[in-house]
Amino acid sequence: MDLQFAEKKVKDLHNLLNQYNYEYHVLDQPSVPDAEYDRLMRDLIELEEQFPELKTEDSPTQRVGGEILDMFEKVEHQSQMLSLGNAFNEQDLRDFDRRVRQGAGENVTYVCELKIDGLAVSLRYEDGLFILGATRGDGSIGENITANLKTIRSIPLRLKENVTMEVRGEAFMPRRSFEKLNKAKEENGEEPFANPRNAAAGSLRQLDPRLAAKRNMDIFVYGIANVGDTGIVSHSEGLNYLDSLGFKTNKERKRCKSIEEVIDYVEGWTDKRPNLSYDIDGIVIKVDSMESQEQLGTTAKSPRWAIAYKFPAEEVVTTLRDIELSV
Ligand SMILES: CC(C)(C)c1nc(N2CCN(c3ncccn3)CC2)c2cc(C(N)=O)c(N)nc2n1
Repeated sequence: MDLQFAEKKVKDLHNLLNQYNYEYHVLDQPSVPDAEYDRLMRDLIELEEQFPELKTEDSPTQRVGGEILDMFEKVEHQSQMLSLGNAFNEQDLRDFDRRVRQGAGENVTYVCELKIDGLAVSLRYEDGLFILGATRGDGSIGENITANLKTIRSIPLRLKENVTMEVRGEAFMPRRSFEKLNKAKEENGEEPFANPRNAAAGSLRQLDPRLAAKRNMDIFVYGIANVGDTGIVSHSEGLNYLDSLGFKTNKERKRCKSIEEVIDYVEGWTDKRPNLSYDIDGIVIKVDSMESQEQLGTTAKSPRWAIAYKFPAEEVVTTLRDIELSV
């Protein structure tokens, strides 16, 4: 096979493997059996061995790669990753709504999102290529965990448009992966993780990407850091745009025309949490209009146009026996 034909074959395989990966891990609707995906991957690996000059950084074969690091480099976020103020009850939500309407006018629409209990990360893309992934850190400086984030199959290595942008999301470990991981740890006499959030944090901090790859993590992206450059006028439009680029966003989000609707949404999810395949620790409520967000602005730490409603911590029922064992 000559180089020119091989180049076309490699390009076709990239497109097919990216599409099948997207269908499986983002849409959860695979259109081909795993065996077909594996066969195409083997073809691409062979071609890259035969023609090393055709192996590119964004190749589907490069998800689990890179050397074992001895530490993580520090990364400065292009724009600060803000914190979120908390609401603990209905009155807190009504107070938030009153402040929003005082600052941005009566006619406000909110977007409610499940608050995924993982860890916040930042993903930087240049000309459509995933080039840098970092932990939130202290909001300004995080750690470069690009190699580990590349192992999360729902993170596109190349976007459907060649845009340059930074997106924010919550990386998490699905409950099933968490239970499987802890079972293996206990069988090896190792200390299990306390919860999926700690398991995700521990997995993303692996210095060997091959170990991170085995942890079956996932991500929901929830915002565009430099949204001002995109001409997008609302948060919900921004999330739909992220969907169109190939990102995985959480589909349970809902636009609410009043705080009453927000309260109904919050109450609805309080009981439905166990039905989810991942942990959530609350609901994030955001003003939808970007113009209103700008009018409201931010404090030094967090936006005035968003708040996190936190579910009451699960009361742990401690039996007498547990107390006896703990003394
Ligand atoms: C962009 C804003 C600030 C509005 C924002 N900030 C978030 N977070 C900030 C605080 N974060 C944080 N993390 C650690 C320590 C302090 N703050 C963790 C992310 C969001 C987290 C989620 C989620 N988890 O599902 C979400 N759907 N939307 C978010 N939106």
